Amino acid sequence: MPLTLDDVASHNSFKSCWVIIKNKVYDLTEFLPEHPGGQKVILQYAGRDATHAYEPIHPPGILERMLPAERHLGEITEEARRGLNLDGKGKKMTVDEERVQRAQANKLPIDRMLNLHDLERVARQVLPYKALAYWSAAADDEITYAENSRAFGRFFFHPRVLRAVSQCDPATTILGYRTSIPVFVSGASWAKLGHPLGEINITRGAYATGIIQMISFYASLSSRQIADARGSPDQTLFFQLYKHKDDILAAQRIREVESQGYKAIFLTVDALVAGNRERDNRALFEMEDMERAASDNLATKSGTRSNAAAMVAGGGTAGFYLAGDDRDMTWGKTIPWLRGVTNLPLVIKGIQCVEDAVLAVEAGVDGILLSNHGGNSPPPIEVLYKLRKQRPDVFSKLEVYIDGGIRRGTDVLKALCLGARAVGLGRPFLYAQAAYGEEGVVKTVRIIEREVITGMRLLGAATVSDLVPEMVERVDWQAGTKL
Ligand code: HEM
Ligand SMILES: Cc1cc2nc3c(=O)[nH]c(=O)nc-3n(C[C@H](O)[C@H](O)[C@H](O)COP(=O)(O)O)c2cc1C
Repeated sequence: MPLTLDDVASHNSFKSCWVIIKNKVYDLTEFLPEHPGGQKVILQYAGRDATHAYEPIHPPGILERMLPAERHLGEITEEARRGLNLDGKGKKMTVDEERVQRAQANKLPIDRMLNLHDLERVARQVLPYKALAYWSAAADDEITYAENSRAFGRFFFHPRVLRAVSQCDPATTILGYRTSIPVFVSGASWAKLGHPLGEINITRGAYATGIIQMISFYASLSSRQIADARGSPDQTLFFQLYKHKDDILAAQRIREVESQGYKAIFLTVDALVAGNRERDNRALFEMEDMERAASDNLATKSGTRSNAAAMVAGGGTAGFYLAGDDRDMTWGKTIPWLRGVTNLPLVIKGIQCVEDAVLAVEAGVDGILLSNHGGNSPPPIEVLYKLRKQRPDVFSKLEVYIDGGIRRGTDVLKALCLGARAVGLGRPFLYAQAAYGEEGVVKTVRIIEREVITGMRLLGAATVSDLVPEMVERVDWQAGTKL
């Protein structure tokens, strides 16, 4: 017999915890301690609908696989469906959903997008409030986030002239795999928050333009679904790994992606705990405020703790998803262990100083990605510069990449002149697919490609191997500021 909302509502604690996901009711009481994301996050939805929290971050099929059949309690009534309104009929939209719908209807056509900032501007308009807060947030006062991009303004070119550049080829290889431009997608989680196809938009766009996609460990689609979306079995995908504290689980995951055709492991080492991302946390309160204002119910019920408060106390979106990670990884233990598990090339993602770059060489990895996770520590371009100055030998021993704040072809070229093999872009691909789906991803690559080729010609470089350190100078002042 179908269940009513009242039937579900009384099971609202750890003693008996039912939730509704896509009109079906599940008894999660015994599953709570086993949930990889922890109990707290589920308990916030105990006794009510969890579809919006569950859907974008769980690959399909896991309920069937992980929850015994007797815990699948059945459908909700027609009336309950109307009340929740997941099928859209007669549902009262939230203030934010109405705004998104208007923004989607009025967004500029894609051919008006001239640079990556234009694409980001559209994404900021069409994204749900919470998704934008999660994607755009950075640590504390977000100083390093802003500085990631600004830092490129301290590097100036010394172009060479009278060189033949009518044939200009920006193609290169990363770990031996061809890419049409020296740019790859840096894995960033939960693309479906911004578009129903999520990461698949990026996979298809990367195929159409010949670049390589690294997928996030916390992609909103399974690694199998993303692998299946490749344009051909030869399309190169890399896998970003958060190593689980349980070695057996971690090894299983690596072998799984290896068998799915992923060509390299990028081990992330700079996010053992979630940074303090206040923009993301504040968004939860702000959304509650918006709804209260719209419903003329401005008073918060005294004595009740809002859902937002519970979520923030749990560490916000990022806080939940790092719960199972190995916080005791070391050079001596983890890298040899990984080498024992897989023959895939190994790249360390999240190197933030010269000393660790040198340790990575000693550990014998295939590459390092200088990264501050999009905004937590010194700008990666500055780390790259120091590495070039202090330990130029490193560049001949492994491949060096950077990501963080790269938004222009000239940023790419500055990094390449200093010795980077290629650069990663994180947010720009999330934003582009949220704004225009696969087409947005293709547009992003085409814009960067045009800017890279223009820059190469003006620098006197016909191929990426013509880009050398002497073509870049670092100054102590910032472009656009008075001396
Ligand atoms: C109220 C419902 C739920 C919410 C709000 C929720 C939330 C979350 C969050 C925030 C994470 C990320 C944390 C992490 O992976 O460490 C997560 C992960 C996960 N959850 Fe849930 N969850 C819910 C229900 C479920 C259910 C019913 C299942 C399966 C029966 C499930 C299976 C998983 C799995 C397998 C992961 C790890 C995903 C991965 O490794 O990619 N969750 N969940
Ligand atoms: C919303 C968001 C989610 C991210 N998720 C992951 C992740 O799951 N794993 C990871 O290694 N890095 C993650 N990153 C970091 C990116 O891989 C990359 O280092 C960063 O986005 C580069 O900076 P950019 O966004 O300025 O290009 C994430 C970044 C953002 C903004």
